[in-house]
Amino acid sequence: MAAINGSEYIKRIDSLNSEVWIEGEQVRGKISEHPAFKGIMKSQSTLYDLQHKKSLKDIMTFVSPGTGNRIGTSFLLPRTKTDLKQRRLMIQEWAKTNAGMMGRSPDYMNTVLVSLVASIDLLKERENCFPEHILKFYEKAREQDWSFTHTFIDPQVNRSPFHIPNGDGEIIAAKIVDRNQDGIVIKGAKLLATQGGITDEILVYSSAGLIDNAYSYSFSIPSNTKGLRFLCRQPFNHRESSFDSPLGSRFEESDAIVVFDDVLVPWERVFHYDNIEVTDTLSKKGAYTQLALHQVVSRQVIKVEYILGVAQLMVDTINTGGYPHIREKIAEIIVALETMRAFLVASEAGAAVHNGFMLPDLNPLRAAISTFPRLYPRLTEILQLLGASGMVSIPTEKDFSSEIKEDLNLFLQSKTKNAKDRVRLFRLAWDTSMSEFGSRQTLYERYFFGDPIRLASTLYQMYDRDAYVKRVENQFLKE
Ligand SMILES: Cc1cc2nc3c(=O)[nH]c(=O)nc-3n(C[C@H](O)[C@H](O)[C@H](O)COP(=O)(O)OP(=O)(O)OC[C@H]3O[C@@H](n4cnc5c(N)ncnc54)[C@H](O)[C@@H]3O)c2cc1C
Repeated sequence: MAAINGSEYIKRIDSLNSEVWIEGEQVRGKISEHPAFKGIMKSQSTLYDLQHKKSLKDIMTFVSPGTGNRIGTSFLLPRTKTDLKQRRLMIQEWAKTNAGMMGRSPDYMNTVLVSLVASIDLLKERENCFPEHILKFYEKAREQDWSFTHTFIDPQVNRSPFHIPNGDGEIIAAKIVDRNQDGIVIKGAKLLATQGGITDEILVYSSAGLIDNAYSYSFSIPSNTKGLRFLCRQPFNHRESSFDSPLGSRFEESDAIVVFDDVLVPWERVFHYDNIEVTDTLSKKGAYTQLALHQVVSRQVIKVEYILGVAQLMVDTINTGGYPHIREKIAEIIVALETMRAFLVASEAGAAVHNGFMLPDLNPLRAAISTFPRLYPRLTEILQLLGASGMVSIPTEKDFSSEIKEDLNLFLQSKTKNAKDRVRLFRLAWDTSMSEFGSRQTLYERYFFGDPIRLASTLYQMYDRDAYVKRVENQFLKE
């Protein structure tokens, strides 16, 4: 099978009939027609359609080494710097369709799968590890163009340092409760899974730092596996109208708690289990951080470009560009953009081959993921500061075709735009920085890759600074 198109994605997910719960009800019928999911699924299908755009063929697809079919670049195993560049161009082409608002466009998770393949040496000849399952699974996913969500965090019950996920009695954090001839059986919950319920598969793995083997595993199962439930939060798409809710109506991805009710994971889908050491090694030495962050930073660059565009349009619309502090704020966005670009360029320039895979330099990427959770909230704050009351003078599409439209047309006009176009722009700024959708975007950029505090701590532990310490000692601290 070649790279799929949008309608193939929709058809496939609809036919899964996965168990998805939202606002107290189970989704019945086609999930792509449910008000909470239809916007995002349409946007996701646009991404798959781009794989078939002739002018983008050499960016969005490559020739499968297995079948000769053209398949999605998000599955490309990077062997050279040219491969890394093609991956970046593909990621950014997809991100441009949604201003980088779709954190879980399929390239993110496909990159995670690619990183597992690039890490299989860490599983070879280790107890309860099946690197051959990863390879076989990857090839199948690549040829079928499967979509994924993932989950790796235990429920937020007690985060004190020496807390064991589950005490006596109830099982809360998902654990292995049985190992039998068919596979392993999982019971409990994990959170969160962004896009949970609207992907073909869910990849599940444990985080480092475990003390009990029962919590150590990695596997992938279809979203409609028996006993698997996705419990979604309330939707943040606000309104269906793309005038009223320009981002939420299209890019609201949903986040779900994932419940495993004695879920059987067949052996061929188990990548490792009952091996705490391997869980730690994968997390610390695997290719995940490099490759996933390369995808993340590529997307974030597009997001900052979008914010710069919105901000400049706001300034032009109400003609505030002459004020020094407004120029300073726009300059702050430009600095953010150039900083993120520089991290990305540096990561590719410093890329090197590890176990046969071309991996971007980790240091600039780690610096980027420590920077963006602080940058992004400031960028959305700048939009609020540029817009002031304009951020709440945002009547709806319905208002503009009602009896009050003459008032709106007169009082909401601006230097460069008629009232409706000006409100269209300010609603975009509001949905980026203030709406439920916009606030969740800020939380997402703060946390989706892990707690920024602990990410900074990892940077502290991993960054080699011996040479600088020695230089200071030798140059200034000796007689
Ligand atoms: C919008 C959104 C989407 C997400 N999507 C996904 C997804 O698709 N898949 C997935 O697996 N995960 C997802 N996540 C979860 C994400 O990985 C976690 O939010 C992140 O790892 C932080 O974990 P936590 O939320 O459990 O926070 P906690 O670990 O509970 O932290 C809460 C607070 O306590 C502090 N804290 C807790 N423990 C420590 C410690 N040991 N040392 C210092 N401080 C500590 C933190 O700094 C923080 O201030 C998503 C999160 C968000 C917000």
